[in-house]
Amino acid sequence: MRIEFTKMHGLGNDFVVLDARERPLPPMDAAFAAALAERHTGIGCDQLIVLEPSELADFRMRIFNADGSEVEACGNATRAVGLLHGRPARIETRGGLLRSGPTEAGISVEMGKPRFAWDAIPLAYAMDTHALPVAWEELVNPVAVNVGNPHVIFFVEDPYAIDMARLGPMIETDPLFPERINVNVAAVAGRDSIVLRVWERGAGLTRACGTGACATAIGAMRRGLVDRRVTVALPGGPLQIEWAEDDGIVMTGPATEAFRGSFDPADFGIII
Ligand SMILES: N[C@H](CCC[C@H](N)C(=O)O)C(=O)O
Repeated sequence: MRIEFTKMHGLGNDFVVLDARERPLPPMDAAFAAALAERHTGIGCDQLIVLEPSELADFRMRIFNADGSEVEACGNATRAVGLLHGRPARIETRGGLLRSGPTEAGISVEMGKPRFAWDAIPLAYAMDTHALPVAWEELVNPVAVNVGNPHVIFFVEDPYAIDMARLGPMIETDPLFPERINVNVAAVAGRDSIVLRVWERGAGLTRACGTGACATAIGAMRRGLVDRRVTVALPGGPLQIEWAEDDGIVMTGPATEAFRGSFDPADFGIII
């Protein structure tokens, strides 16, 4: 049996997309996802995305990180599946109901409302999420926000001077974060401009992180550092983030279909 896939990316954050909306796929589990994410297979991805029928929306999007963990949200993939759908879409995710639609500036996604309560991040104990009284070496007093998935944001002089390969996993897996955390280091470059790098929970350093851009923009807005509409410059390129008057977050940016193919699950040691 061969399974068809579409390889896509959002500013270099890449995905293998399996479409099970018309026909069922073998049961998706962490092992399947982690096997497919391996780069040496010639496919490889930061996240595996599975589209399934939904009772609540046009379709359901399941998100598996490269380590196999299934998570609530993925901003760049939401734009990618919006591109694949080819028209405005309501998308059911573990993090809530999202809307995506093509615009002249790329694919726009309504990412829902941010949550700031310590137990909504979640943190292991009560803290002021506006400025956590914690530090990991030179990374101090971050903001924490949940934008469907959990993020911690450190504002620094130069994000590219931070040793993310060492500090990223240390913070991602700290017991303060019972569901682990996505780690963002950002510099404010103007009232409408942020520079950002992200160590992603379950995927490591990626070229771009849509939910990281949303979380960082909201964190900076909460601190009064930027206006309610900003451009976030990630290593793979820019995203536009707006915190709308109704408290919803709107992210706009590109999505790209790279190629289509098929694979035999047995080639990945997946016995069906
Ligand atoms: N690593 C994230 C999921 C993917 C987020 C990122 N790829 C995006 O575009 O938002 C998490 O475990 O919550």
